Amino acid sequence: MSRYPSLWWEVLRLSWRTAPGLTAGAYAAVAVSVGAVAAVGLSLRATVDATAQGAAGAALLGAAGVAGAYALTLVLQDLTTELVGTVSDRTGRMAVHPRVHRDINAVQGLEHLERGDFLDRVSLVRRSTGSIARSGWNAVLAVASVLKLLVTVVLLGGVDPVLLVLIPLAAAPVWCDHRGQLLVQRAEVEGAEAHRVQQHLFDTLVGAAGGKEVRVAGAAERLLGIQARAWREAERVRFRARAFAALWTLAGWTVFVAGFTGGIALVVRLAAGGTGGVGDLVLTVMLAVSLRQTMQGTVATAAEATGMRRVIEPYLWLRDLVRAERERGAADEPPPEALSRGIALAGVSFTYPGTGRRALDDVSVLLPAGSVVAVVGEYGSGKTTLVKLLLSFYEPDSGCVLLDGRDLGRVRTAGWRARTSAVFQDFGRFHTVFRETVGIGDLPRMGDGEALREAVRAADAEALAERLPEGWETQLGRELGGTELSEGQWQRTALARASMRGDPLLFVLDEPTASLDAPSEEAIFRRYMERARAHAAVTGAVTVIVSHRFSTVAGADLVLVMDRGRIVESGTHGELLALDGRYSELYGMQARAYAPEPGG
Ligand SMILES: Nc1ncnc2c1ncn2[C@@H]1O[C@H](COP(=O)(O)OP(=O)(O)OP(=O)(O)O)[C@@H](O)[C@H]1O
Repeated sequence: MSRYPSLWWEVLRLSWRTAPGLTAGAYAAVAVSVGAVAAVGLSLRATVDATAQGAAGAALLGAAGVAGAYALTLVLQDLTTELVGTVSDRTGRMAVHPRVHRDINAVQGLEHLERGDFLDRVSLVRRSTGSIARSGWNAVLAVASVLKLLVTVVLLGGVDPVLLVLIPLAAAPVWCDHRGQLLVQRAEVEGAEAHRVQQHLFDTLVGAAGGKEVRVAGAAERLLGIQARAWREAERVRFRARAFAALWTLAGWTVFVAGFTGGIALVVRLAAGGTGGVGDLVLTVMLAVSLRQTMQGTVATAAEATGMRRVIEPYLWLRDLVRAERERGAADEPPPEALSRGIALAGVSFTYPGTGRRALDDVSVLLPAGSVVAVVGEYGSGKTTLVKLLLSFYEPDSGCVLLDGRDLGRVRTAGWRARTSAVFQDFGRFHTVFRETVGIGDLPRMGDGEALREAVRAADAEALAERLPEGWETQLGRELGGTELSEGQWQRTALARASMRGDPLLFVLDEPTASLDAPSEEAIFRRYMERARAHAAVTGAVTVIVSHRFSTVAGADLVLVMDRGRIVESGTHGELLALDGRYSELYGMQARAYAPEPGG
């Protein structure tokens, strides 16, 4: 709970920075509304007493005071709601939202993006940045409510101290409401996964990629059915929690109303017995009504604050995780300038979170400096996982990756990444202008025309750039009103992007040509082999090529054959053929599959 005040303080500072005028207005409205409560009560008593004493002028002045102060409370109520709502919304969108995104991207690895519990919380927090910003304002409103209560207590105690018993009784609805909101909060977390499932199915159904297959397969009805079930489940959990919360609220208010009725009866008896003046009686009735209103406001604020915990808790959890990840990745050694021995894996094992099976199982191998290493193997054998560990996306569960004998875990991740280049089979499609979609592969050289041309040449994408309607300045992506590219063309942009860095120590090509035709693939591989040799001569760079096609990897210096997370064979193409093992068998199968038909 102690983390809450620091969060409130933080969002209030953000409010001030984002909208200083509105923030100052909201503070002023809250402050004046506290004073207005006392002003209404006191001027009412003065009016009644002046009337009883026949002082017409004073009574009139008092009445004007009552009217003015009361009007002020009404106006301020709406004004405060409006101002606080606007400030919170603006702060949420303009300050908290970008901060959440920055936090998510500050984590260098990928592991968190594959964790269900992380994604659940991220989706909840992203939708609720306004509530996070409002939590600070809620604290301000709660303080104002307490001050109003204090004013009421002082005035009530002045009439008869027995009336102070109304105060603890009025706390009952707050406590009961809190209990109910805890139930709602738990239900939200419980139902988050079902929500994510239905959102994913919705995206699949309406997305162009998944939508095509769904239509061909005629699976829309079935997926809609699954989506509806996921939705129903989430709503069932939520509804039940809300129903119980409503019962708690009802119980709390019943206690308060009973106490309130008793209090009023007591004051009426005192007045009938002649103990109090007429002004006191009126003041008491007015204060009782005001107490109820203030309490109601307090309950609403408290209920909202408790409700906000369902967002605040995941947000704080997220920030703790980001902080822990940052500390874990706080290695500060720079990467080597060049490699002389190479990159080694020493007894590396890795299991994806939430899975019971090792994706890499005790892998030890040296990728010699300056070499081109091909990684082959069947689907799911661990090839991509291996390169992801080389790129520091994950940390090994055991063993380590060594750069010239130095543990990669001690090297600053951002520094290492700056010396790597990679293109993945699930490459990114950046919907920006062509020049940028290539240039972001090496931000410092984004404006370097020669580097851009060289990268585009390496990816054999010159013809693509020429054919675009506005050449290098063409906006890509249909969603943004730009030119849509074919799968192979997008893949070429990814290849060009990965070719931007001039001095990588590690260059990863993970199935980089899966969407290209055979001649293009052949040409690109030849070019990247040359490029690998050029990098190798300067920095001792290691190039790792992951491929299913054996013909493309025959020119590699070292071929690693993977099977179920292990390297089962390694050597040159010739050595592996001579070994007559797994590689030779797979190579033979592919060669036969692509061999021309006899007589064809
Ligand atoms: N993000 C992930 N979360 C959980 N398990 C994963 C994840 N990525 C891969 N795996 C599992 O790890 C194993 C190795 O996967 P990996 O992607 O490394 O194989 P691969 O050899 O590259 O396959 P492919 O040739 O199909 O790309 C597989 O069993 C796969 O199911």
